[in-house]
Amino acid sequence: MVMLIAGNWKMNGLAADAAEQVRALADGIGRAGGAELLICPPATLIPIMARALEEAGIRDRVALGGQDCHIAEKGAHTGDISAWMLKDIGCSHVIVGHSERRIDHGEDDDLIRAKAEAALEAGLVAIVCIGETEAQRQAEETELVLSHQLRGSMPSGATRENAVIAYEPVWAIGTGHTPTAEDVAHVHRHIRTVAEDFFPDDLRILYGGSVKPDNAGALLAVDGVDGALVGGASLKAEDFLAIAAAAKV
Ligand SMILES: O=C[C@H](O)COP(=O)(O)O
Repeated sequence: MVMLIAGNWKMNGLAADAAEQVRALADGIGRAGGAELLICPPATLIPIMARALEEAGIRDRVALGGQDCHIAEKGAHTGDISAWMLKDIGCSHVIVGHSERRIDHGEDDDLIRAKAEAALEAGLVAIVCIGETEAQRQAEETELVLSHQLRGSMPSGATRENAVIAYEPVWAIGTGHTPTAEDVAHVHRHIRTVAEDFFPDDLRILYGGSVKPDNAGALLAVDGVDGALVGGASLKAEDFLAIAAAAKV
């Protein structure tokens, strides 16, 4: 199974940064091995990145994705972007339900599911994020929370081709803390068991939360981990490629 290494730039990057990162990606792309690469930059940079990747001759090597989408195709929704618009500018994927959206924008499972279903309808792969908070972990509610989020936010009709689950413990995001390999294996097994209950396909499950070049090998080697969703370390092409180099093939 080819691993997916996805970079989420979050609200970072100007046009000059995009150009610089694409140059660095093109220079080092050979180091990425066989991993499937995806970058989800801010929406403002997607067309710029698409053009730069094309010019650098690596557009077929690096897929582009959005970080969120609206549930509707179009309409009076100031400030929003639809899955169809992302598709139109060259995206193949979109992240939905990231904990920063759940927290900053009060997004709940129903809304995330609707967004994921809009993504599928538009022909995008939906990367659906789930993860427990520190308080939930301390209360030993991780499995319960993840089961609930999975059942509530996964799109109906999810298949291996159109949907990916990203497990991101909220307490591990941007903190430098990661779960142990044993914990990651345990949680991914739990997620897979729950997902198998309602989806016929064996869905890809990414791990996200403080993935860096120095821990990527250990995290990606964990049984049941099919790739990574990388935040901070994806902002530097060298680090992103080093993480991809650690992926199992
Ligand atoms: O979407 C990415 C995650 O939130 C992980 O972010 P991080 O790698 O900066 O911890």
